[in-house]
Amino acid sequence: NKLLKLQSSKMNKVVLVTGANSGVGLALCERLLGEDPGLQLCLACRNMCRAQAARAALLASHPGAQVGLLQLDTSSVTSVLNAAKEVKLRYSQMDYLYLNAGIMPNPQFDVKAFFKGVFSRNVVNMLATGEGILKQKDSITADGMQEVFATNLFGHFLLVRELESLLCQAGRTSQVIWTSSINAQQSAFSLEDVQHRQGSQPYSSSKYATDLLSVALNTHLNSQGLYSSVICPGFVMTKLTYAILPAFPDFLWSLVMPLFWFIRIFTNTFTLTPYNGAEALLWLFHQKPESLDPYSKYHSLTSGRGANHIQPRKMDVDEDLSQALYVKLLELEHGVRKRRGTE
Ligand SMILES: NC(=O)C1=CN([C@@H]2O[C@H](COP(=O)(O)OP(=O)(O)OC[C@H]3O[C@@H](n4cnc5c(N)ncnc54)[C@H](OP(=O)(O)O)[C@@H]3O)[C@@H](O)[C@H]2O)C=CC1
Ligand SMILES: CC(C)CCC[C@@H](C)[C@H]1CC[C@H]2C3=C(CC[C@]12C)[C@@]1(C)CCC(=O)C[C@@H]1CC3
Repeated sequence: NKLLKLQSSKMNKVVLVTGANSGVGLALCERLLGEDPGLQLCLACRNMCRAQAARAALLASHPGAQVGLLQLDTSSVTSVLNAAKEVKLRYSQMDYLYLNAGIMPNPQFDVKAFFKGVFSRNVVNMLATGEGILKQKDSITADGMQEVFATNLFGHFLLVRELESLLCQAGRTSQVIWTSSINAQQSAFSLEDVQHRQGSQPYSSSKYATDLLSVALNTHLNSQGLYSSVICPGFVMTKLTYAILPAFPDFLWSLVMPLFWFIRIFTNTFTLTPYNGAEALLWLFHQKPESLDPYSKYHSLTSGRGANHIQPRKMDVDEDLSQALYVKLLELEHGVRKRRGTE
């Protein structure tokens, strides 16, 4: 292990990506290796078969690349703690931590609200954000948490806390990059119910909490070299979005695609492919973290002609609320550790 650590400290950047085996996460890995074949990439995935398949695909296009696998289920406290322990054994630094894993379970598409929206002035906003047309049915994890909150937010928060010693090192900077969403909604989030036990929009709530948490991490850890940013990949066709209309057979999706390309002329947020969706994640890889605005969300956008670009948009986030959420998450972490007898 000492030798491994010595090797990792000898420069090549260390990049860990959660949810790296499919969709936007996998596309990011492909693009990262395309730009810097020397980096040490760690695919953190819950399913090792899918992780191995992703690794094989990456190695097929980038033979000789250093691609490691890590078992990580962000919805499980035990899994996060074990994974963090393993990371600390393998690496002596962490340059980029991409917190990308996410779920939108049992999505319910409100067809009536959708058609009402289509014939209203709000049509472009509705298509860009999915606001008002989606609900989800959440469940409870083995740790007794709401699954969406645990997967999208808390597991990642715990990972950052566990990896602070690698992320915050004297004389270096590191970047924590969250895949948030344009679907993050303040109206879905409540400080009294951070896990969203009561409502029917756990996804929007978890993504809004992500935006808040990123701001708080900057407040607390910039002085130690850790910089946090959030991105939105746009509307991308992935496992997550195909599940919204599962009754749609494949051929129907192909018929709808020209409609989506048409809509893209009016809202550049229809990035549609994981490659396009990963644009903002890749752009952040090249930025000096000190130059980034902690209150901006970096959006991947694709023009009607198919050209990619990124756009920073100010987030609707209040510093006090972000601090209050941070305190709640620390309390929750404290409770979790106490129950496990590790504090
Ligand atoms: N697609 C879109 O339009 C948008 C997506 N996003 C966000 O982008 C991110 C990536 O999603 P996307 O690529 O679209 O969808 P995918 O379903 O293709 O990718 C999600 C990834 O997260 C992994 N994952 C899910 N649950 C867990 C868990 N408990 N532990 C570890 N990994 C887990 C999945 O693993 P597995 O294969 O095992 O399920 C998969 O690798 C998500 O955070 C999503 O919220 C944001 C805005 C729009
Ligand atoms: C003709 C119909 C088949 C068109 C249906 C379109 C909707 C399914 C989509 C329009 C905007 C999409 C969208 C998302 C999901 C799918 C849509 C509602 C997200 C909410 C997915 C997850 C995100 O994080 C943001 C996306 C915004 C846009």
